[in-house]
Amino acid sequence: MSLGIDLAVAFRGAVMARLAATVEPGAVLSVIGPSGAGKSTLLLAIAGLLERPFTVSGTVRLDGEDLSTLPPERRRMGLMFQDALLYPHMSVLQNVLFAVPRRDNGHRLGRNERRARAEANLARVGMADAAARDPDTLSGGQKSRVALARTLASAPRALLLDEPFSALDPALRAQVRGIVFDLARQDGLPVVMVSHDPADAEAAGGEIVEIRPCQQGGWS
Ligand SMILES: Nc1ncnc2c1ncn2[C@@H]1O[C@H](COP(=O)(O)OP(=O)(O)OP(=O)(O)O)[C@@H](O)[C@H]1O
Repeated sequence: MSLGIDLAVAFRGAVMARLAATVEPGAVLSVIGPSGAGKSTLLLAIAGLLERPFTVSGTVRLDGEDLSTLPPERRRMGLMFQDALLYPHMSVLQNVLFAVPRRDNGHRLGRNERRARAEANLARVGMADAAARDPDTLSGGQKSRVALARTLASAPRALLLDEPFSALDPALRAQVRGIVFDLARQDGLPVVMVSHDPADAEAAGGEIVEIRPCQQGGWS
């Protein structure tokens, strides 16, 4: 799937951020820029999650199909944030299983099939042995890997990453980042990554776009 983005986001009618880029399957578009420039807002716009007082114009295309009128759940974008946002009352496996869709290409997935998908994705991130653990007992890097397994298990068509590695120390950051990029490549998923760390963009090896505020003095 290639992801074509040509978007402008307005805040109370005034355009605050724009992004135009094409991301090929497995490639990473790095989005950088000053704090408050609108990077996170643009990611939410791609996912279809921006609400009033923001308005979004333009298109988001996956292999040419325009998603811009679809609700978020039908766009099927895999989002990852700095916080792994795991449910504390569920085991690691249950967290991943929760994300596995109930249907695939019109065919209903049974309980065992869904569980197998969750386990396979935990194995891909090297966390199969932690299936029964409580998320609160995991390290930061392990939580990030489970969050990645959960995102991949949701059968996304692209990945949108908002500072997903910034809570990790540099060595761990490089490790988790490597896993994310490798698996995105394996699955042919285009990736849009917002990051403050030049090392992230360098490791991504793809196009780098700098977002600049369209107005001076903030938006509120
Ligand atoms: N719900 C909201 N209502 C009003 N203003 C908002 C809202 N959400 C974000 N903003 C404003 O929109 C602008 C862009 O915010 P955004 O979080 O997209 O920036 P960013 O580039 O991701 O910044 P950072 O690098 O600090 O995370 C900021 O000025 C912010 O204050």
